[in-house]
Amino acid sequence: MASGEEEGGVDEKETNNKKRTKGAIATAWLTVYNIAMTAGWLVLAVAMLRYYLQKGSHKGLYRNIAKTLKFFQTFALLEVGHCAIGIVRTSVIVTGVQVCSRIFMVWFITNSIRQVQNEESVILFVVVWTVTEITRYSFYTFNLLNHLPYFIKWARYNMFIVMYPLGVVGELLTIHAALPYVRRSGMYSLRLPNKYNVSFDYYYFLIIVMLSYIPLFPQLYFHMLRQRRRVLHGEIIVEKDE
Ligand SMILES: CCCCCCCCCCCCC/C=C/C(=O)SCCNC(=O)CCNC(=O)[C@H](O)C(C)(C)COP(=O)(O)OP(=O)(O)OC[C@H]1O[C@@H](n2cnc3c(N)ncnc32)[C@H](O)[C@@H]1OP(=O)(O)O
Repeated sequence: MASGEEEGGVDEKETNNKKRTKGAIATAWLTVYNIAMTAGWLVLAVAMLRYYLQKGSHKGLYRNIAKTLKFFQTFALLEVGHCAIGIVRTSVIVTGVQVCSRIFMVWFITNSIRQVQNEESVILFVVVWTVTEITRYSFYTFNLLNHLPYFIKWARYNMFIVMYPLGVVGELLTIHAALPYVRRSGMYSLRLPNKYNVSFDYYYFLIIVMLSYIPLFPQLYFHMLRQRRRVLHGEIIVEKDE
């Protein structure tokens, strides 16, 4: 099949120039974004390590890092936008599920239910997220700069095999630990009768969220396994949802 450049029309040259300009702006933005995110998660890693070395306990660690975690995890919403406008070749759905589930954990579980903040499971998922994101964002940064060390590429496409299930275990145990407090307090729930004539029970909603990991997590995990085969072993993969 002949490429656009081989045909060499004036219109096509202009289109290619436009693509290059858009590409340069997008690349510059993504580089800045990825550097900022790598730095943010590195700050979190250092803060967690310092806290643990000073106090010798994980109690109070979450409160200590909560603001930074909320800021950088919420900022990751931009990634859904990156996919939607097409500056990264990733599925909006896959990225959306990943980012929204994290934001949900941060804002609607650990931030809202203080009683779970000292659970070991919170530390588990926060540490797993931190290690994963430092690797992921440095991978994107070095890749964009065309200077990608093999060990970062290797780490990006191998660590998730263990990290993903560990993160999910941490998240599910945390939601499970939150259930009694949610039931007792009736938080975020709407009981009948009320003027809207609608009822909502956050307790049962959380159970549905936990159950939704069963169909959704394997899809994210298999997506990453496909990415791994494509990047590390050069396999050509056709994604269904893109
Ligand atoms: C209302 C509440 C709803 C709750 C619902 C609950 C259900 C939840 C179920 C599942 C829950 C999961 C919980 C998650 C826990 C954890 O995170 S645990 C920690 C371990 N986690 C991971 O390992 C995360 C792995 N996931 C990811 O990496 C991504 O988030 C991803 C979207 C799932 C997959 O990434 P993807 O982008 O598709 O793959 P890549 O190979 O990295 O990239 C593809 C191409 O896109 C380019 N790209 C992507 N982003 C960028 C960027 N920021 N900058 C530059 N480039 C980027 C990348 O370079 C690739 O480009 P090409 O090589 O040209 O293809």
